[in-house]
Amino acid sequence: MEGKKTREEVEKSGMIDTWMKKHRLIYTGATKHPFILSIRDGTVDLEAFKTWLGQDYIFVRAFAPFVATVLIKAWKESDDCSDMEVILSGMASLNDEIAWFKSESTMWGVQLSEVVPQKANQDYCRFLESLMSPDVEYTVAITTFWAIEAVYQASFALCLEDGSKTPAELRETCRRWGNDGFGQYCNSLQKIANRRLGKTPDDVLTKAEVTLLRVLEHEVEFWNMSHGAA
Ligand SMILES: Cc1ncc(CO)c(N)n1
Repeated sequence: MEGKKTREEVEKSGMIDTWMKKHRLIYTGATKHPFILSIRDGTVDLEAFKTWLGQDYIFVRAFAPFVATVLIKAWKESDDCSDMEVILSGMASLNDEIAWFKSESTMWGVQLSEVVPQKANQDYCRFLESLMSPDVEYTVAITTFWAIEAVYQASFALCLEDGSKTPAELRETCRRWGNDGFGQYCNSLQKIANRRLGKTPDDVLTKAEVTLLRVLEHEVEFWNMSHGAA
């Protein structure tokens, strides 16, 4: 029998869940990357962690303007005014995050002003920039935003699970994205994305799915900078 769900069936369960099942392998590749697993089992190379720290600071500086464009799209296009509040809370946590990167890097002896973005980071930032265009639909942008946050939430939450051997000096980093509050915030983003995807034309739906896959690929490449393929 045909295993494909009708559009109507998918809308009930939520498009994101459907896509997560369909793209399970690449999602797992992004959320259970060897770098994350090395944090979780305590074998992480601290030089690799410092590389990630410096590179992620550069990424977050590009991510904030992307989120600003999502906020603008929500203001213009959303059918629900609470969307804006969720996005704005995300921007506020990015503000904290940037301050955290600065103090954390001082602690680790990483000079942020001297960090040179690696190719995977440049590619990811360029991809984000392409999504800042007003031509990109709100539905595509909010789905992208959710995916970017959700990968970090799932990855770092894994390092906090019972039985994980995450080194003490990395637990705060893991809590930053792996804490329950951040999990709830990701759920709020997922709910918005599902609501929008449930009533979007097929061509936009396809664009959102393709963009989601690109995010997952970029996340894998991003982790690879610190661990694995050079
Ligand atoms: C590469 C990357 N993806 C996602 C997040 C989540 O904020 C981040 N800080 N960095």
